Amino acid sequence: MGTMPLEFQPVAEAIERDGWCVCDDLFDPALIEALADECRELDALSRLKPAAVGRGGRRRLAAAVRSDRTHWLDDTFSEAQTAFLARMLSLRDALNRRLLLGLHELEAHYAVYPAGAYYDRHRDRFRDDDARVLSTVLYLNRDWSEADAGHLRLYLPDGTHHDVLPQTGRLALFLSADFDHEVLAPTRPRMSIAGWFRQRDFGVT
Ligand SMILES: O=C(O)CCC(=O)C(=O)O
Ligand SMILES: [Fe+2]
Repeated sequence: MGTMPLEFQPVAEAIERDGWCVCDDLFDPALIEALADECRELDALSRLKPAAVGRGGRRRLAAAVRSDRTHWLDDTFSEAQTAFLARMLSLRDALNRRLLLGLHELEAHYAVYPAGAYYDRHRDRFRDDDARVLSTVLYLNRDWSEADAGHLRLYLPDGTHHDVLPQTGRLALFLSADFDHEVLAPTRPRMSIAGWFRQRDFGVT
């Protein structure tokens, strides 16, 4: 057992205890700014596309369910994306050391929710694919206030919910199989990187 970087310890504890966690200050503010700039630039170049739901044969455009625009981090990684991924992978390693989640790959996309956009209540693990283990959302919105809305609403097992303000640098984490959640409509464009740590694909036969 190696030692865990101190800043990841409370994250691992919260996920072990509650299955979810919201943390600020895990990312360098300069990196958050660079990611926000890149997201804005890609969106200006129309590189973000109306989001889909489901996968494989079930994958379909879903304007009735969600109305965000997304861009997958899956081609050449920019400097900012590389730094983001490196940080996420050290978080992964720390979580794997403490929790038996078997986190392996990260799939991630930029998302922009224009004013009034939303994502209905849903769960992130697909019906036909249990690869997604831990959902992650990093918010990129400077000076976001309650009046800007656009909360992530996380439905808790005790029947209550917890609303997360998508404030810059904040990271929300929750077990993909266990938590219903939704995105409430913001009053101005809301930017994030949504990601999913997947377990190793053993090849279903
Ligand atoms: O942006 C958020 O707060 C959550 C997004 C989400 O639920 C998703 O992309 O599956
Ligand atoms: Fe989700």
